[in-house]
Amino acid sequence: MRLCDVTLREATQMPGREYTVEQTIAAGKALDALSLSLIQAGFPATGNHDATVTQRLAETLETDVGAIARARDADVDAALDADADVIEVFVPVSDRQLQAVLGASRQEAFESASEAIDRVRDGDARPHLTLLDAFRTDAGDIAPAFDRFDVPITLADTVGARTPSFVAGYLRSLAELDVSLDRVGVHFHDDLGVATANALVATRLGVDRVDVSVASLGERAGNPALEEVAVALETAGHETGLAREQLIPTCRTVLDALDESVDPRTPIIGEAVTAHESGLHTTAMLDDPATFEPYDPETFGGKRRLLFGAHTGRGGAERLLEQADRNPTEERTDALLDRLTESEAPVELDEAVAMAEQL
Ligand SMILES: CC(=O)SCCNC(=O)CCNC(=O)[C@H](O)C(C)(C)COP(=O)(O)OP(=O)(O)OC[C@H]1O[C@@H](n2cnc3c(N)ncnc32)[C@H](O)[C@@H]1OP(=O)(O)O
Ligand SMILES: O=C(O)CCC(=O)C(=O)O
Repeated sequence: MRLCDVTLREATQMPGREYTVEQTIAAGKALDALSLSLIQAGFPATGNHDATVTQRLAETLETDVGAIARARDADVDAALDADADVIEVFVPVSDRQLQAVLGASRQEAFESASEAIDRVRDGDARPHLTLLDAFRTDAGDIAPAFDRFDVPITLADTVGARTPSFVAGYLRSLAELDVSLDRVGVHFHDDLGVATANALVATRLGVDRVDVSVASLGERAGNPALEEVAVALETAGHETGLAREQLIPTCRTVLDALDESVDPRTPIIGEAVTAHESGLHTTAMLDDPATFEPYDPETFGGKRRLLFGAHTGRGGAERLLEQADRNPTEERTDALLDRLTESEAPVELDEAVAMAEQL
């Protein structure tokens, strides 16, 4: 299973974003530390920003760099000029998008895609094909693309309309039509808040590639969060090939580079999500952190924070005294609890042990 990052291109599409070339390149360089399968750098036909970013990242990064292109000569040429390793040609396939976006039939869209793919090959780049709005298109109309095109094909839920049960049923229908799911990539959007769940269900059914984005940065509600998909897969025992211990620091570096921020309670990368203060939890976690956490944050480059204050219980105070080599008598335990309650804000483990040492 391969993770393909779409942060740079998707984030650039968010309303009002005008990242500088240097900002986007800094984010791309940070992503290189993760050993992803592909970093989609941009859409070079849109102009100087994406063309320059793609070119500079393609010449610098270890990871393969991708660029997207409409099924048009000029778009493919812009991506070739930017030296992208992989060019992802995209065409709409749903009846609605064929009519409103392309004004063409599905057959005509596939003809254009075929010509664009040949042009990519002639230009010595590797072609991929993305079928826009595929999940709102009958599986029977999608399956023939897998016979026709000998390239990796990504199916997009472009408007984020689908939920996990639908995605599972859809992929099973394709498999029944003899599509080998190990050729399929998936691209979801989070409009219904289930993009990560959709990505996970697709991996369970055996797809080859999942598009992900740091902190879900992307069009509208964004894409499956890189960090959520990666941690969910890795903790379930799936190999993603990712440099796991780089995950959280890299996501934060990318956000800093793009001057983006996330709520502290954002899963995996939010500052608050690995902090614990509840007395019942911290007492048990002093013995076994896994009692109240789903994964060890350090595995992914994060840090667990046990905090002590007004919510600390007797058991926690006793353990702190033991860690401070103090006999946890009732009197000492009461005294430590008083001090913790009086402190202005919850204190870190080191500080709580230091308090216990003074008793
Ligand atoms: C689903 C996705 O997220 S795809 C990525 C979306 N990203 C963006 O739109 C990036 C920002 N966009 C832009 O800068 C501009 O819209 C551009 C440069 C991409 C295109 O600009 P323009 O060509 O001037 O106009 P516009 O945006 O209206 O594009 C419509 C044209 O694209 C064509 N088109 C749209 N999709 C495709 C496609 N997949 N393959 C071939 N042609 C396509 C339409 O048929 C239409 O052609 P026409 O002008 O000959 O009628
Ligand atoms: O990755 C691509 O080629 C574009 C697909 C996309 O962004 C979408 O369909 O939402």
